[in-house]
Amino acid sequence: MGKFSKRDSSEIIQPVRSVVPIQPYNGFLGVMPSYVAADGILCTKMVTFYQRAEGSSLPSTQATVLLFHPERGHITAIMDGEAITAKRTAAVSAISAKLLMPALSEVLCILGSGQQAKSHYDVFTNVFKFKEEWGSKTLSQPNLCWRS
Ligand SMILES: NC(=O)C1=CN([C@@H]2O[C@H](COP(=O)(O)OP(=O)(O)OC[C@H]3O[C@@H](n4cnc5c(N)ncnc54)[C@H](O)[C@@H]3O)[C@@H](O)[C@H]2O)C=CC1
Ligand SMILES: O=C(O)C1=NCCCC1
Repeated sequence: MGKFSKRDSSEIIQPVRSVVPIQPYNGFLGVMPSYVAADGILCTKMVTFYQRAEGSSLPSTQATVLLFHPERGHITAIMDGEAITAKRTAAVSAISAKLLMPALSEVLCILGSGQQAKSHYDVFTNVFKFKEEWGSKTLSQPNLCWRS
């Protein structure tokens, strides 16, 4: 995250995500490798994401992050990519909002009620102060009003 906006290929090697369509099931497999030599970080995220039928109980996104030993090449950690994806995506949104949203923004409105809706609610209410918070009633959060 600290290197997110550096875009310096001498410092971080992070090719564009490769995506394999899984057409019969409306899904995709994404592979997201990166190498930060200075920090000794060699890793890849592997993520599947699907367009689910309405009412499906299956998750739309499932992910694993593998960490490698950069010199020897073996795996040193297998991490929960869903937890990382939830936090990473919401954190990136908050950085964008910090830079782009009007200074006097008073209302937070969350569309959706899945994992990302929850993590965005958590990060946005942690980083910013809002007078009103709106979202789906299925996204149960302490201060949230809802609209059906
Ligand atoms: N750009 C990025 O880095 C990321 C993007 N995403 C995207 O964000 C979106 C949400 O992801 P998550 O919160 O992890 O998913 P999730 O599976 O936790 O939640 C998805 C929600 O959408 C609802 N839903 C699914 N299909 C529906 C349909 N046909 N009609 C009405 N509701 C439907 C589900 O009931 C669920 O509440 C997805 O589109 C995902 O691809 C997610 C993670 C990272
Ligand atoms: O980049 C990611 O991470 C994801 N992108 C699309 C949806 C699933 C996760």
